[in-house]
Amino acid sequence: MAATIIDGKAFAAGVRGQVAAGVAALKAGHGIVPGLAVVLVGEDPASEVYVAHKHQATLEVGMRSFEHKLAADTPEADLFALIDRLNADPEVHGILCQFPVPDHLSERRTVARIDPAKDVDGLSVTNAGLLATGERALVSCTPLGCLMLLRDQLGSLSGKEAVVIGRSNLFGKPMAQLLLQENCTVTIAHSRTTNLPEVCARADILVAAVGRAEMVRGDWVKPGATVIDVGITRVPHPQTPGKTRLIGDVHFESAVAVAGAITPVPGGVGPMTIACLLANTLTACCRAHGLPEPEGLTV
Ligand SMILES: Nc1nc(=O)c2c([nH]1)NC[C@@H]1CN(c3ccc(C(=O)N[C@@H](CCC(=O)O)C(=O)O)cc3)C=[N+]21
Repeated sequence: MAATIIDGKAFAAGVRGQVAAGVAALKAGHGIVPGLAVVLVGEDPASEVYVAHKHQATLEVGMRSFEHKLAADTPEADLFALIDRLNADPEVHGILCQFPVPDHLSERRTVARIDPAKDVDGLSVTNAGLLATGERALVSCTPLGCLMLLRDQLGSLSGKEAVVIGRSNLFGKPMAQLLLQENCTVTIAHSRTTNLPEVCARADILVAAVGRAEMVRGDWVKPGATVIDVGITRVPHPQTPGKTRLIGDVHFESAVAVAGAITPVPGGVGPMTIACLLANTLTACCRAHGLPEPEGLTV
């Protein structure tokens, strides 16, 4: 039986609709407009595209969008001065500094400067710790999006074998924490894991965030498993010179023949990341004002 192809784009549109409804209710009931500030340091073309996407999506749900583009050689002190201003600005409920940052800056130090209550990327030590201890956190957008897709696909995740390939603070670790919270048996695999194909083959839920295009093959996938592909590698388009296309960490053609359900790239996890960024901004805004949080947008 052919696998279900999980339509992340459609699901993300639904989440954005829920966020828009929440924003409208805040405006009507309390005169509050959630605001998201995105900071971009340098001129990386891929980052420019993402940031433009985020700006557009933020406006579409009725939020304020504050874009701050800084020169590539911006000293850390200037970046921190901006973050301090955004931390203090009551119109800003979420702050995201686009990664990667130029070499002279540190992602860790930058995230640490952001008020955890406005850390809509969920990357601060405070939010990572809150998630790990099962307390109310802001959860990193991509893992949150993956969890929403998994719950939609599978209902209860309780008792399932989940394998997450990748151990980054941005994705692998928070993904594993979320799956653990859902009562999965969680394995975190990584570049030093021995017998990776064997480890993957026992997964009911296989989440691939290795950062290597098409590394996970169909014969690593347990028949009927749900496969979530977090990889986004941009490669030159095979037919059209000058254009690029995105490929995932999973070899789609071979995996789709074995899996029960699978996310495509593009159109799978990627759109959920932006939808969850908006959801987190709404959540942060509600918390800042002591108002109830919209249901279904948080864990
Ligand atoms: N502080 C920070 N937080 C991030 O969350 C963050 C970041 N920095 N730096 C870069 C990565 C990457 N990322 C993506 C967001 C949306 C898509 C997305 O919408 N992808 C579409 C396709 C887009 C296209 O075709 O280019 C899809 O997969 O269907 C992909 C990747 C967020 N990131």
